[in-house]
Amino acid sequence: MVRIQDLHFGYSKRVPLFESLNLSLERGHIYGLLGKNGAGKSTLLKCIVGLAFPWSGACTLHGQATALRRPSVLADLFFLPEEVHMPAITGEQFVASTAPFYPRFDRAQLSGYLSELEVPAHAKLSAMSFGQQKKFMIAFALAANTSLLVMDEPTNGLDIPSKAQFRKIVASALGEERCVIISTHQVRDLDALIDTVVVVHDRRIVLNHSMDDLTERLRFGAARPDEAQPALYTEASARGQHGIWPNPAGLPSRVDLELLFNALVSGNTALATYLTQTSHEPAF
Ligand SMILES: Nc1ncnc2c1ncn2[C@@H]1O[C@H](COP(=O)(O)OP(=O)(O)OP(=O)(O)O)[C@@H](O)[C@H]1O
Repeated sequence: MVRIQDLHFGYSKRVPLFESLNLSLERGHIYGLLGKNGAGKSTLLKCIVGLAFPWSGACTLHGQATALRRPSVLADLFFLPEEVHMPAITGEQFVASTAPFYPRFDRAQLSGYLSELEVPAHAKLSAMSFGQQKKFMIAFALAANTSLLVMDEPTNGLDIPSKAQFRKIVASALGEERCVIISTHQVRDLDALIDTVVVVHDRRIVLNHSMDDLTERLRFGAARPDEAQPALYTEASARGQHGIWPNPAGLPSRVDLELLFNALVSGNTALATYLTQTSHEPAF
């Protein structure tokens, strides 16, 4: 559904941010995009939605380059940036002026999401707190019912109950036809929500794997007394040495996204090599 082909992009000609970056994202999935500060997560999202223009290569939605900004393509994608700047109008006025751009926008859904997230119904948007503004926009983004929904750090500024509500309503809003991409540093907020992990590092995508595949092929946790294979990555923690091991016996363990991320950006290549050599997922 979303294809990034041989993307080259940078803000300055001397400093490329992405070189020959390739990525395919399919409908029916919630992707978590992870990367260190400055790795280019927000920029990659902007390239995907047609707000940053590739030097070469292309980002397409349904086969159409988003950088061309055709109305039919823009009507089928919604981008929620990390910072929201709300106008001095009510939510109802915002809906009246903005919803017509989204043919499948559903007012009843919006009301439901707003009441679940406890957003005041009649206040001026500019007078709301940052967290309330963010929740209003999350509700609007979901109610737009676009095929592609891209959210940059959506849980920043949300209180603890709202983070749980966010996970619940995003999970309920995902259908077979929809692709959701969420960038985050708050991996614990989202590891129960995302089904595929994408990591951007050193100008390229270093991981694009489903959580199911990672669970099947890797074991996360402490070393076992009968561990037959060397660790792919280990880290000292308050509870002792923790790590990532090959999982040929298919032992159940929960994917530890922090450990996975640290392993991938540590410069240690054992994990990436193991995943590539044993991959039965399509190459990205
Ligand atoms: N408008 C811009 N003009 C010039 N450089 C920019 C611009 N926006 C971002 N950059 C630079 O591009 C690089 C990637 O920035 P980006 O915001 O995409 O990273 P990020 O992974 O989202 O970071 P963070 O996790 O800190 O939000 C950084 O070095 C940043 O300084």
